Amino acid sequence: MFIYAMFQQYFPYELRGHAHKYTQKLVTYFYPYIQITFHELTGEKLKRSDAYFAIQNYLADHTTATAKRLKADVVKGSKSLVLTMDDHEQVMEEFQGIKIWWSSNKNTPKRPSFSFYPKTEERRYYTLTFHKRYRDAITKSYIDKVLKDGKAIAVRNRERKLYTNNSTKWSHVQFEHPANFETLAMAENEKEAIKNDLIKFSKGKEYYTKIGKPWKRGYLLYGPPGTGKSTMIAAMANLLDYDIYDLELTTVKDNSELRKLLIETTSKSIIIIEDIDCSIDLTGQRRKEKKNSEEDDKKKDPVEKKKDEEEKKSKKGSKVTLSGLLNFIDGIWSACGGERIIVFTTNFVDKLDPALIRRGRMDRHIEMSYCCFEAFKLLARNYLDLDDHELFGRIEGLLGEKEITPADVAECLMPKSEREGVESCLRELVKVLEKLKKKKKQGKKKAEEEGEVNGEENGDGESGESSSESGESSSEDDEVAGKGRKRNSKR
Ligand SMILES: Nc1ncnc2c1ncn2[C@@H]1O[C@H](COP(=O)(O)OP(=O)(O)OP(=O)(O)O)[C@@H](O)[C@H]1O
Ligand SMILES: [Mg+2]
Repeated sequence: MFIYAMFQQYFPYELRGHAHKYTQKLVTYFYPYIQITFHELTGEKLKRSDAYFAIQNYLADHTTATAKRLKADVVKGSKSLVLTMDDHEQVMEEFQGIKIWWSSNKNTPKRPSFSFYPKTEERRYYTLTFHKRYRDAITKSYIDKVLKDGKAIAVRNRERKLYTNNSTKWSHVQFEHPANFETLAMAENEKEAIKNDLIKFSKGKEYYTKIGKPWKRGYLLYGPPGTGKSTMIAAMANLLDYDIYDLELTTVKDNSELRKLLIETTSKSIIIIEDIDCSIDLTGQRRKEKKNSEEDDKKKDPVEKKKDEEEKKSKKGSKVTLSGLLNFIDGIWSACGGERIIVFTTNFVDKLDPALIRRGRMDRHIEMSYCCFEAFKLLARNYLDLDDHELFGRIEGLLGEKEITPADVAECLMPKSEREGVESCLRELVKVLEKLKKKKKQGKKKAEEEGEVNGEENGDGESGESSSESGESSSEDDEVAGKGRKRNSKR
């Protein structure tokens, strides 16, 4: 310290640079260690360095057990408090038998003791020290490992986000959906297959590079309302720790706006377009439908008519075309930004243009269907903590005959008051199923009668199949199937 002060005071300023250079060389000659520093702020604009951030996460995870002085920080974007080593603290760790020292340091830029200017920020950095003998192992393997692990830890600890767009801007809230595959009611083997597919995808970076395909995968979820399509998406995001981008196509003006939105999405995310058949005018069938719209309008009740008009208006506002959307899914831009899953949901898979859902674009088509007995058993376990009951046999028989959505089953299994027990929930479900069965029988009978009348009138014996079910139910039945029909009006 004394020598340094003498050096500062008596050595001519012009020669100090040279002197410093030679002393450093001398020190390096005898000092067998190499030091690498990682600064928090880098570049001219002093951007926060990704490497520093990754090392911070790595050290928080690996060294908090050995460091003696720690500091607690609320790191931006992290869901919990992060413990890191305190300034000027040093820790040691071993990598393949090599000793490595990490220290956390800071520089406080000098400023006059009295100043009108705001306080200058401290510059933090980590220093990595190791013996020069291990230069290759450290620079070629260890640092890579630290950065990779640090990034993975950051992803694990991050606060996940649910984004939605208004025109070209994404805004977000914290994503906190409790859905998971364990509570999702569907056939067990199918569920396992989907889970494995997702996990394989998320670990498939090398594979996708090898086959020369962008690292992304498309899922089409289709099925009646209330069968768990949205729940499945939330479960997917929770399984993989991904963010969700819920893309509202009707607010996107044209294809170039759509591209802008795509570019802004980040890696490790699921981009979803719900009810794709309703989002924009994409299908040939829809155009054909329009021709008949005048006739239809006469038949529809005023509320439905108004809804249809609103839908048409919102579609008119969007000039996103089928080719624009195809480009969004697998155009050249779709490869930027890393691993991503794209999910479409629809209630009417037949209405979609085949080009939109062909394999390669939508790699996996998943049908979410009515509640089977296996799915019911899972719901009973979740909702009522019940593995078996004398009513299960009856329910199994009824489920085989009647189509009921998991959403409606779940509704029956939820106790409506504190006094309501397991038995009454199950009885409620039996009641609902029997009512649906009766209604189905009546619907069939009516269709047959109408068929006979029409046959007599037109000389044609064919009957219009089962659509009577949703159209003509009693008010009691409305309660049962109300949820489903309300959603059906999306059409
Ligand atoms: N397969 C399922 N497993 C567990 N719960 C389910 C399942 N399907 C539906 N539910 C329950 O029903 C509710 C509605 O389901 P969800 O919103 O996922 O249906 P959906 O298929 O997306 O319907 P829509 O086509 O109307 O969007 C969920 O909150 C969930 O509690
Ligand atoms: Mg949904």
